[in-house]
Formats: sequence, structure tokens, C-alpha cells
Amino acid sequence: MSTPVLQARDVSMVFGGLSALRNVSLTLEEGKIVGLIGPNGAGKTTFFNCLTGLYTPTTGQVLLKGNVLPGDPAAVTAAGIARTFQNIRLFPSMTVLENVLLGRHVRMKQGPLASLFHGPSFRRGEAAARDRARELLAFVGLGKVEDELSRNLPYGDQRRLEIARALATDPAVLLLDEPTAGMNPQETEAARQLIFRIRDLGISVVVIEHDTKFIFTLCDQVSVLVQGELLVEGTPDVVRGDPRVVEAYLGKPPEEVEAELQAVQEGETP
Ligand SMILES: Nc1ncnc2c1ncn2[C@@H]1O[C@H](COP(=O)(O)OP(=O)(O)OP(=O)(O)O)[C@@H](O)[C@H]1O
Repeated sequence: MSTPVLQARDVSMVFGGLSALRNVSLTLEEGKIVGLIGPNGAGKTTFFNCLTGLYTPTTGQVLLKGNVLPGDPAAVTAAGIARTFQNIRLFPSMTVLENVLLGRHVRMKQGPLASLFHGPSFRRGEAAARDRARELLAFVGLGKVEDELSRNLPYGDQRRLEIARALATDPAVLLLDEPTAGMNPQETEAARQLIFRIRDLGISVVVIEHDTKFIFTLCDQVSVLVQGELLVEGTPDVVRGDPRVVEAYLGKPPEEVEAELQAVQEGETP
């Protein structure tokens, strides 16, 4: 079997006296989409922070293509992991294009002197970065608004812009933290299609979401975190059929859960 693109091995994270993650493992095979679900405070974002070098796990390891992750977020991005945030983190007074160019600069070769003197090599690099940023904006469906200030975009478009900026770093792995939060059903469906297209580019994806219908119809594998521990992992069919998930995570009357799962099985989209 090939080396997984991303592997977390027994990751634990302790804040003061609080154990936010206990021995959480996750394997992401190349070209797959993995979902991470769980109630509020389960440790999902903390886990993402461990996968991106923002936190150093108290114990355990994260491997990217078999290599232990470098210890800081910029180096992790350069190594090939990009992410979006639960609370959108764009530069509101910069244009849409400029926001994507910021992501692109991770991959630019010019040293500080080239940028100081604005020589031909700098200008060529900038032009190539702009071309790539425009391509990515077209890819996420924002090709027509590159000169808008990002703060003027509707909410769903801001989320797509964050994704374009993440893609500008040429990641092998994309981590999406609640990509559909606050979206209407049409935007949610567009987000699902966009994530499939990202996967089709060969980028492997991990998605945190509260919307279980979205996760079960998007992901190849799903992991359920509860109180910092991995409760269940498996295919969407296995996870949604597991009574522990219904009880511990969904926390709704069984009839209501049944109806939701029935809708998923019948291929309804949210
Ligand atoms: N930097 C930190 N310092 C102290 N405690 C933290 C820190 N970050 C997270 N925690 C705690 O770790 C636990 C897990 O939080 P986390 O945000 O990872 O959960 P989550 O599953 O992402 O929740 P939500 O779905 O609400 O976003 C919580 O009890 C939280 O208060």
C-alpha cells in the first residue's frame, strides 16, 4: 500500500489541566476526502491546529508523505498543507486578487533583493503569480470580481476566496474548517461540487463540518471525535449506522435521525 499523504499517529494535546485530544489517529490517502465530525468542543479545530503546526502535539506525531511535519505553520504550508479557518480570515481592505496573491507568495522564488530592485526576474515572477491567481479565482467561480475589496463579497464568496487563497500555495492536502457554516442550501451544494473538483485535481482533503448530511455525501471516510477521543471511523455507511454515533454525537430523537439518514440514503441534497 502507498504511503498515506497525511497521517496523524496517537496525537494528544493537553492545555494546562485540560486534555483536548487523546491519542487521535487519522490516515488520509492520496486523492481522498476525509470528514471530521463531532459535537462542539470535541477537539476538531485543535486537531487541525496540530496538523498545521499551529500547535505542537503534547504527544504523538503528524507525518506528511511519510515525513514528520516541521514545527511552524509557515514551514507546514511550504511543505504542502493549506487550510481555511472556521472564522473567515481574509484581508478585508485588500482586493480579491491581492488576497490570493498573498497565498501565492509562498511558492515564489524571488529573494528579498529581487523584490527591492524590482528587476526583470521579479516582474516575471509577479506576472506568473497573477496569472495563477486569476486561474484559481476562475476555478472557484470568482473570476469576475478580482478587483472588488474582499469585505464587499457576500459571505459564501468570501469562503470561496479563502479556498482560492489556500489553493494558491499548491497544497498536497487541504484542510477545510466548517466550509459551509452560514451558507444557504445553494451555496452549500456549490461548496460540495467545488470540493469534489479540488479532489479531482489530486489534492487530498480533510473537512470539519457540523452538517452531517454534507459530510456523509461528500467523504470517502469519516472520523467522529467526542470529548477529545476518536469514537468511530469508517466509511459514511459504517459511521452513520453506528448507534454510538447516533447517541453520542447526533443527540437527537432516533426518529429524527432516522429521517435524516433516510434522506441521505435516497440521495437528497441539503
Ligand atoms: N488554546 C487553547 N487553550 C486552552 N484550551 C483550548 C485551546 N484551544 C482549544 N481549547 C479547548 O479544547 C477543547 C476543544 O476545542 P476545539 O475548539 O478544538 O473543539 P471543536 O470540536 O473544534 O469545537 P467547535 O465545533 O465548537 O468548533 C475545548 O474544551 C476548548 O476550550
